[in-house]
Amino acid sequence: MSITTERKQTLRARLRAQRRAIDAGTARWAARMAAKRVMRLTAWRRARRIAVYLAADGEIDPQPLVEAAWRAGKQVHLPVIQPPKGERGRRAARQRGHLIFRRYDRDTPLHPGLLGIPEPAGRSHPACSLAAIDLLIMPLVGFDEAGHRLGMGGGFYDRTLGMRGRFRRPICLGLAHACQKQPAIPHDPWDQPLDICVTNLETIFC
Ligand SMILES: Nc1nc2c(c(=O)[nH]1)N(C=O)[C@@H](CNc1ccc(C(=O)N[C@@H](CCC(=O)O)C(=O)O)cc1)CN2
Ligand SMILES: Nc1ncnc2c1ncn2[C@@H]1O[C@H](COP(=O)(O)OP(=O)(O)OP(=O)(O)O)[C@@H](O)[C@H]1O
Repeated sequence: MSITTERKQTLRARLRAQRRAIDAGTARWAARMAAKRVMRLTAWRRARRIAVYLAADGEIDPQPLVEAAWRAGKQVHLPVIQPPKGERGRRAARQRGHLIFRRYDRDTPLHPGLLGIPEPAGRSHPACSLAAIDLLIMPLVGFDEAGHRLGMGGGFYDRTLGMRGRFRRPICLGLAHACQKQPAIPHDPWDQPLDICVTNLETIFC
């Protein structure tokens, strides 16, 4: 295992524990403050199709943004883990899977995805690729001002952004609790940078 991978793992464990320790009231307040900041951005106002996530493991909850997007008539999507072609199972998905996106409306049925996070059950809307997304609101474990992002370790967002070919890149916005900001995040060549990071306390253009 590389030294960067080891440093990422140590930092990931510490930040995940810190994130989970935030009490429910504080977390709800933080989610509202961060949502307000996002809604002031030009990138938000211009976006017709956004992707969010369903908060897990102490992640800051994008739900206030989802409600605002629905009210504003924006199309909301959620990531769905795709295992590599012709393979099934969590191991293959974890090592080489990527993300596609499915519409998330008020009445979309959800079911647990390959790694336990709920995903739209499909069929109601066709899945779309990253190319259809204007604003990608990304979960994260840690970030720094340079836009380096530490995720849960699946590499899903990195792989998905890395394989987009000639398609335009969506605006990548990391959503986080203020305590997830670090002086410097260890990074690898495949890490995809954030364009903007928004916390309950600040908006950072990377
Ligand atoms: N809310 C949310 N949704 C998301 C992501 C995310 O980081 N947050 N992802 C970003 O890529 C993808 C899922 N990535 C994941 C990566 C690792 C684990 C994970 O380690 N889960 C368990 C172990 C589960 C298992 O291996 O069966 C754990 O918490 O230890 C879960 C999801 C797509 N959806
Ligand atoms: N573009 C890519 N090509 C090949 N492998 C990749 C690519 N992107 C990520 N990976 C693999 O994914 C694994 C996890 O990467 P990393 O620890 O940076 O994930 P992460 O950014 O924390 O996770 P996520 O993006 O899911 O939130 C690495 O072991 C790496 O080999």
